[in-house]
Amino acid sequence: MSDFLKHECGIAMIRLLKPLEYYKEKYGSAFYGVNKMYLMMEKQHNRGQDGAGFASIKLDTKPGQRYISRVRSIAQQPIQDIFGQINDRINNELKLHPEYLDDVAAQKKNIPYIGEVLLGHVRYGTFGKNSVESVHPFLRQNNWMHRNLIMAGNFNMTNVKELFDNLIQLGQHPKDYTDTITIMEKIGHFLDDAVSKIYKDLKKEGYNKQEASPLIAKRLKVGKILKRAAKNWDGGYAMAGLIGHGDAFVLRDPAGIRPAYYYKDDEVVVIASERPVIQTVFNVKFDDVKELQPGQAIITKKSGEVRLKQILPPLEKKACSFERIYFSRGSDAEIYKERKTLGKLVMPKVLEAINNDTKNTVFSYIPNTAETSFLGMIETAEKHINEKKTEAILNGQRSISAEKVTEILSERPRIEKIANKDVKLRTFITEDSSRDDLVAHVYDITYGVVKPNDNLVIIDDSIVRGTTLKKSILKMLDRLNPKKIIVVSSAPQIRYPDCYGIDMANLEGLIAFQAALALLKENNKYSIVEEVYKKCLDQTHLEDKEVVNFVKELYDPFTDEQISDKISELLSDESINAEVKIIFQSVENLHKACPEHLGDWYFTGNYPTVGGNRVVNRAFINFYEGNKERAY
Ligand SMILES: NC(=O)CC[C@H](N)C(=O)O
Repeated sequence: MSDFLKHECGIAMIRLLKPLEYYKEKYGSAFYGVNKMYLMMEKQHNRGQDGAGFASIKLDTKPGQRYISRVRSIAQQPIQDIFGQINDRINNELKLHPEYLDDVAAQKKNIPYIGEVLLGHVRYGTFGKNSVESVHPFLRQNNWMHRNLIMAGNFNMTNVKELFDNLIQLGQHPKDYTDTITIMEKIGHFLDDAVSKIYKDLKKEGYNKQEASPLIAKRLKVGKILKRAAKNWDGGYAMAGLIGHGDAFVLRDPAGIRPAYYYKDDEVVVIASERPVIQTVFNVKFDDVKELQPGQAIITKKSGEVRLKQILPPLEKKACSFERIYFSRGSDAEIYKERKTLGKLVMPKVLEAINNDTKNTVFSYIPNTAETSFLGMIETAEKHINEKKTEAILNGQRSISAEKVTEILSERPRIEKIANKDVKLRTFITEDSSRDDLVAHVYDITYGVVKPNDNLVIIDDSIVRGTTLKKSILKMLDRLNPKKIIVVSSAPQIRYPDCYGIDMANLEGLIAFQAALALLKENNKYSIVEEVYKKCLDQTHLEDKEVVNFVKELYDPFTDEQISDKISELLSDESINAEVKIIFQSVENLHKACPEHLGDWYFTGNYPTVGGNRVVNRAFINFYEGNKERAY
């Protein structure tokens, strides 16, 4: 990905089902859970580098003993920072008290972080600030064990404001306006309610307060609480939570927008945002790791009983295809295959653009996420070249010489590593920075492999704003003097804002949107812009479910090809000598490559929840009025 995008968060949850002694015995350490959590977070670092956090709960502690620990960080390397702190603390305690070394009970009693229920989170902020207070897990504390709530999530709601106002209507006074607190307090409200109700029942049954406590934990119906709390959430989410006494849950949104996977055996229950994380960290097979279904929650009671519960009626499944194209790690068996297929499917258009002249074409890619689709592209190139070879040999019939055959067979696709990423520079340039000359140096180039009359084909996973392409990559590639530069996007054109976790919240930043505007102007159709604005304004008072995405009308008059060509034009200025062509994947091919992840609203404008149409409506109004505010 050459555009800098902030996107997902990663969640990781572990519940140890056996007593800690068991892990000490079998794996040599009662810190088994902490160690596994470190690995799970490290293997999901791609999902969030703004901050990281960890929380754990010890089961069955005595009153007066600490049973919740948490640590959060926004340091440069936040995961290392928190586990550095955790390790220092553990090692210090063990140094001071060597007698704890083989005494698991003493370790549990005296050393923080060690526990049976663990929650980890890596964050890319999509809401609010980047301060340490915004880093998950969030804590809602109470003197009653069952009213303590710890939450972390990979989520973005389109209606946070409404949910926040609901809390106020309930008489609450949230301490901050953040989406995570809003969600947590919403669950917290129904948790409190459930606890009081159960206590009332128990009192009627003759139990005193102290006797009631463990029974509340037993009777608490987490599924019911989630059902009441999540009723009005509109967004994409995988929300993870722990309740003080030890119940734990993860709830996935009803359209399955955000991912969640789980694994269970008799030692552990594990949940994570990505499948291969669980596979490698627990050394289990692909099929052993299951996907949490849309609207479903996985609930682990303190007793260790695990249940899957349908919390919300599922909507049509629209799992985010960007997870497959770009966010998630490509080491997942399915994702790897899908990325390769994306490369294969876009290749016919590339061959057409180079007039099948593979001899004079260099193929390359933007590191690192486009590497796999590049491999797919090359497989198709090889197939094409082999067909040419067969034809050439057959055409020569019997008269063809051995030298000629060797010459024919020697043609291979010319693969080179042209662009090299300077990772340190990339992390230094944050957000929508306009420091152009820094951006220009994020990639280094390889000289000496492209001949002046070559075509240069370079694949990227997607093009959002196109800033890095324009400011850096195209200029740099042009220095190699190719005849033609073809930039291939393994994803379709990004035409609409996202509101479920990717920071593409305004329309005017999208290069496809700019292309449509330019085409409307050129074709004297700019009046459509005004008409769409009026239609959008007319919808502002409607309920979400009645809102229509009229922004589609801006793209309607043009073919995909016209938009692509206009994007090529917008991204290449006069200083570029080579002819520039940008080729995008078609939406149809994307679905062919990723049949289980049909979420495509950023490409098609078909939003999976009703809130999405409200967001795009607002985004357009904001654009038209020159308002820089977020659309939700
Ligand atoms: N990327 C995410 O899932 C972000 C979670 C949450 N919206 C936050 O900003 O902290």
